[in-house]
Amino acid sequence: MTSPSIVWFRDDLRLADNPALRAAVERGEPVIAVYVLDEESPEFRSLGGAARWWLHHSLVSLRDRVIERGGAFVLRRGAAASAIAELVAQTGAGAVFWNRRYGGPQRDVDTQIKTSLREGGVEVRSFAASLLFEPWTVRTGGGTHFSVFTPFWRACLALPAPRAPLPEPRELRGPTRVPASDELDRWSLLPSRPDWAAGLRETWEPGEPAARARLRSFLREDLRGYDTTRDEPAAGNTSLLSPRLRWGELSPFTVWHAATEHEGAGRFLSEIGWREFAWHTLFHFPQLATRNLRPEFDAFPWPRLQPTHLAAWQRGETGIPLVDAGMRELWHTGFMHNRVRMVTASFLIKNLLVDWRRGEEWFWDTLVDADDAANSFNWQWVAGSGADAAPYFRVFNPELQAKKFDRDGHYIREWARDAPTEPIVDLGETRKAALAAYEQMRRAR
Ligand SMILES: Cc1cc2nc3c(=O)[nH]c(=O)nc-3n(C[C@H](O)[C@H](O)[C@H](O)COP(=O)(O)OP(=O)(O)OC[C@H]3O[C@@H](n4cnc5c(N)ncnc54)[C@H](O)[C@@H]3O)c2cc1C
Repeated sequence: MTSPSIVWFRDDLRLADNPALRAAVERGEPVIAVYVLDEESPEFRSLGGAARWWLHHSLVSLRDRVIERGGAFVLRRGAAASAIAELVAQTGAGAVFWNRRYGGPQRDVDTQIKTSLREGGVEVRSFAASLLFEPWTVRTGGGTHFSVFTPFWRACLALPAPRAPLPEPRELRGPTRVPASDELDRWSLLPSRPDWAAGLRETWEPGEPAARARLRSFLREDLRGYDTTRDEPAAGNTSLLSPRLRWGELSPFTVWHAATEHEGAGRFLSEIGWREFAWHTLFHFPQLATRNLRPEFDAFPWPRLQPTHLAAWQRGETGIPLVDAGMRELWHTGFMHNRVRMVTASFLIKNLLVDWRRGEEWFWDTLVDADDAANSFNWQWVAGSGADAAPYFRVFNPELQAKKFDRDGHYIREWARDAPTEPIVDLGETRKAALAAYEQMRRAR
């Protein structure tokens, strides 16, 4: 009798540097890989449209690679606690391995599953694979967590260096009887009526092999100019690794070790540090997507939502060229350059006076890299309510930002050539209104 090992894949859709997979292989029993589409566990947020598109293709790639190596790949849908328990019962599995997640509801589910499987005599082990530093290991001198990035990153860098990445297993041995699996196509992760994903298909190739190729080409060709031009959307020399890290097609350990072999990677690695900081912040404040990290912002006097303003922003029809270019890039490709994310977010929050949560929801639905930590963390950063946030009175002026970071107008011409030219609001007047609202909030304290 065999007692297979189940590897539960979640946000780690890769074979290389996958400690859970490695543990399963080392256990020596047949390996069953499973992915559970869980939209039912309490407080789990449904994936946005662009994320579902990415997930579909990344799962196809992972499934093919697992099967090629001789393993079994199973898809299940439903609350993870019952889906995993059912798979264990059906296969007689003796062990379940996974890489850790750091969101509040996900941790609750994982703890519950770990406890109940162990009570049933099943071996369960979880591993660090998605963050370079475990959130509970990075502490201030006073034993609390950091709320400012620079000392946070300094403290991380003073810890033992991130471990070396693990190699990809060459062979996987599956069970003789492969358990039943859902059909991926029946999950309807891809849009059909209408099929709005043409731009995503043109732009991206999800999956681990393409992720590794992009890491190599970024380090070889783009890293050199990264420090000086990373803020220029037309330069096209940032890594574009965010969806790869979001879906775990690459591990941060792989990125870290590959980058540190190159001179001048410090600035790039500190961006990986911001990713860590966002996740650590979420770990310590699980309501990051819905509640102001700084509670004084609960008194912010948001005016009644003007749906026409929100719609103009979403469609890239604000009449402000850099904002419209960014929103159109997002709609077409599922991605937007970081500088432009900051400008479009600031415009929504401070010039249109729309609550940051409405913008976060739109990005959640349209970004291929939307994740539980980075999206809400950065929206709160722009809003002034988050960790180490930009001061509220720093209202980006999209026209000056365009002059500075899109000097020749390449980016705006590429994305906003036929956008409206009449601004829907006056930048100066709305800036004054935002600062007045902020003063009102401060007086309310
Ligand atoms: C309003 C807003 C929303 C955002 N939403 C997301 C999101 O949902 N998912 C996401 O991954 N990033 C988000 N970001 C951060 C950032 O814009 C993207 O990570 C970056 O644009 C991805 O491009 P890149 O991979 O070429 O970045 P690079 O400049 O090459 O950076 C390397 C990696 O560092 C990480 N990183 C860089 N900047 C940040 C940052 N500010 N916060 C956290 N991680 C960072 C990413 O993993 C990125 O891939 C958001 C930023 C803003 C202002």
